[in-house]
Amino acid sequence: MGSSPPELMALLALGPAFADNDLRATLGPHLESWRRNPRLATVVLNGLAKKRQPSMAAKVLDFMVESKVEVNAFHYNSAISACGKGGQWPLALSLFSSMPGSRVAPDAISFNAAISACEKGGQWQLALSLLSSMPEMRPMPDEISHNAAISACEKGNQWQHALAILSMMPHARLTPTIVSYNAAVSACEKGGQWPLALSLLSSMPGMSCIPDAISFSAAISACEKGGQWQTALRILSDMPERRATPNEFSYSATISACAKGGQWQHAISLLCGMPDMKAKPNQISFNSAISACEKAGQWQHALSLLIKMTALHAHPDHISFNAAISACSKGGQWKLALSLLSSMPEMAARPDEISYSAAITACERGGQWQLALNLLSTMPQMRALPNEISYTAAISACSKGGHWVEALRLLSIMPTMSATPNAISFTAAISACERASQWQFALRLLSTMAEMRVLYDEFSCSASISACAKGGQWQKAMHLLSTMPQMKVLPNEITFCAAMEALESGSQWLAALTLLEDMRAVGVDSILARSAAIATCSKASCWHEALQLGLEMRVTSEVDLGGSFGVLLMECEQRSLLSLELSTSRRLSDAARQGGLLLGLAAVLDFSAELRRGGGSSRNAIPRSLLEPLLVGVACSHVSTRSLPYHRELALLRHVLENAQTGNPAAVAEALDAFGRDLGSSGSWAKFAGGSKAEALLAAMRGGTPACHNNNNHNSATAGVLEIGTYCGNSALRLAASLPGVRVTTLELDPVLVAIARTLIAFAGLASSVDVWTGHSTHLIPRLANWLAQHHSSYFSAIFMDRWGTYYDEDLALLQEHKLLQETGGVLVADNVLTTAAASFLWNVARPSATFVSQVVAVSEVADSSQEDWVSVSVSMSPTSGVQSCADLPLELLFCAKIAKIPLMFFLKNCKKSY
Ligand SMILES: C[S@@+](CC[C@H](N)C(=O)[O-])C[C@H]1O[C@@H](n2cnc3c(N)ncnc32)[C@H](O)[C@@H]1O
Repeated sequence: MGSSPPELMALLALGPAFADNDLRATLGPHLESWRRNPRLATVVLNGLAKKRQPSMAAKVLDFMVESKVEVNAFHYNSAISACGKGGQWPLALSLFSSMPGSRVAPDAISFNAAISACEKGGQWQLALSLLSSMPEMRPMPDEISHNAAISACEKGNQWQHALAILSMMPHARLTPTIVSYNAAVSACEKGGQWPLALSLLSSMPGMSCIPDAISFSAAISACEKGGQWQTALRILSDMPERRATPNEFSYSATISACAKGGQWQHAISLLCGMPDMKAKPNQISFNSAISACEKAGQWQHALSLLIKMTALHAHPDHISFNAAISACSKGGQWKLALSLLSSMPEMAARPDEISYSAAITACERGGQWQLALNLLSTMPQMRALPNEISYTAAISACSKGGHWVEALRLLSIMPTMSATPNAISFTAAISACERASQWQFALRLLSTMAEMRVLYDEFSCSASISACAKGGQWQKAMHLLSTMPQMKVLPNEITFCAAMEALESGSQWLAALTLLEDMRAVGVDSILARSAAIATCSKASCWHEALQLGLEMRVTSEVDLGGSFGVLLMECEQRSLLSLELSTSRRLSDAARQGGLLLGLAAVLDFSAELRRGGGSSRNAIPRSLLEPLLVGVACSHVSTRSLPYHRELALLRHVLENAQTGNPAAVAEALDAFGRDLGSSGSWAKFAGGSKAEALLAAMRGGTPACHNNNNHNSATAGVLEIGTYCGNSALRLAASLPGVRVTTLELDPVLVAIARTLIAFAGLASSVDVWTGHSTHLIPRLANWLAQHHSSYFSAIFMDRWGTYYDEDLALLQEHKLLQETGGVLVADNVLTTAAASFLWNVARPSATFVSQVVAVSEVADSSQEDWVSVSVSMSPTSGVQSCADLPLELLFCAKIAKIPLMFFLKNCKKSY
């Protein structure tokens, strides 16, 4: 400011809201000297341009004209430039167009200043028209005019015009400069034309223009936008060789390219390498690297970058936090996501709707629907307006939490909160209805979508078809599927699988086969749909068709073996098709040998098949010729591939084979418990009933008098005890060992687990007491009824329900329909009932009008003694015998287990909402 003329300082002191009179009063005393020396006025106008004072510059010009002070092109040019710099392109153009009226001919600088003002104001068309009008107004456009016009095109996303102007320059005998090229490369970048950007970059040296860091950074950005992370990396690494030093822009663009390409390791290593190249990582480079980690679900790295950023004073902003919250959400770290959200204000980063939406999504993923709703409701007071993403995430959270009514409420209030529900919001709400078996509401939502002109997509249709499947509405599901092409939505694998499920629920085997054909015709092949078709045929007693479909099935680690091979083996076992059973089992062991399953399973599957070939359960001692290949096969297979299915079960079997003696059930049980405890200490959990849980189970199951269970007594009507959910055979073998002479029948849908269980049971020397049936309980329970009749038995005296997911209701209904449990004094034990999923089952066995007397027993998990779980024990009573007392519960229970801390009825009351 030292050398600024006093009138400039006085003008600036008036401030932006100056009054005309003050301006006149300030300038009045200087006009005479300006008249004598017009350059003095130019200095003042240039000063105003520098200080971005467009209105004041224009007023000064007006005052000069009015006061008859000579106004020349320099004065106009400075004032137009002030307008360009101050973002006043209309004022710039108005001054420019007033020049002829003041008898001042615009020169090239006037044009350039006006084009530049248009460029800065995003007016690319005006910039081009000024450029094209130059020759007729005489000043010939120079490099600066062209460069300003290219820049205007770049800003206006007009890469074709930018390139056209660049190519015109040599015709006008002008050499494009680095500025021209950089603007053109940038224009290509913005227009998504990465190959053109690269070709411009490589043509620069041929035009005697050496690319600088800006040219390279723009080309890297073009690669980033085009998803070309490898090329971006190559350009960055070539820069030093081509005499350009990468700066923070080049690095940030490359990191961003890596983020987009899912290359989080490259992103981090680039960020870490920046200081070596004297480029200081800034907010943008950190944000790009955090975003790379977020995309790859690397939440730990995202957090450590956020911390590093703070330490390096790169000041995390809301973008940094949003990416980190999202990373935590993807990594299942909802608590961390919430803590990041709450720490934003103290780091001077204001949470916006993206931060909240990411945190709500984290809660959704973590099953925290209440927290998701809390966040949604606090958004307005934090000045973050919930948008469709926030609402949709909250609807999804409610859906996952089983709160379909709340999900529908949120959807319905969205329009009133200025958030328009989109197809994703509707799909989330339809899924909520599907989960709650509310197919009518799901279909209603679908028609609301149409009313609100929200276009259907494959997800909304699939969710609706799924809802129909769950509700047993196969016709409606098929109708929806058939109308999809009219709605211009192509069914995908998920849609077909949902439709197949619907057909399975309706046992529509013919339609299922046709659907498979339709899928093939449109090139969709789905293992899941094929498995469902197999199950449908089996359910409809079309076992030939089921077996035929099974022959075409390949075994890979993705195949749901229970739904496909389990059904095939069930059909073979049920129909005594031994050779087909053995060849099917052989296909599984071949797959294990070829790497489709863990190798050690081949030995187990072969061993189990040999047991079946030899009559299965007829003998207890295992011949050496069978045992040795098993021991060798299992011992050789080191279960290192943790991601492969059955690794834990194979490790369990290996532990038992190595630590227990054959024919010794107590040693096998002890080895199983030890394995479970080891799992617990490594932070994992065991999926079988061991330790105190096993004791409670055995005490309860022994509850009926031994004579009741004993089916060696030919006069007895009992077939022994039944278990639903064998897993590796742990509880079945414990039951057989503790109930001598009692037959144990156990059901398992997964054929590999069946083979493991048969192996373990045979190893314990109990093969003659335990029958492992392959198949789904809902398929097998009706068949068990026929089997009982053929074996002159009427019922089981005790039943242990231990299938996953605690879907005990459907099994209980079938057991009651087929009268499979002894009518009076039959013991029904159910594991894992400390979950709201079991509430409806508990209600059925414990409500006042139930035909059971029930109690819940608190037990601890074998892998973690601090982890409480509940087992329910119910004893059946004849509907005619009236209310019974708790004394009817197995007495032994009182000695080995504690009655649950919370009374059963209290638990039921609290779970009431969910059934
Ligand atoms: C918790 S594990 C059983 C543990 C076993 N009772 C024990 O304590 O050793 C549950 C088993 O049930 C099986 N399963 C799940 N649903 C089933 C169904 N509907 N029919 C038969 N088995 C089922 C699973 O494959 C799994 O192996």
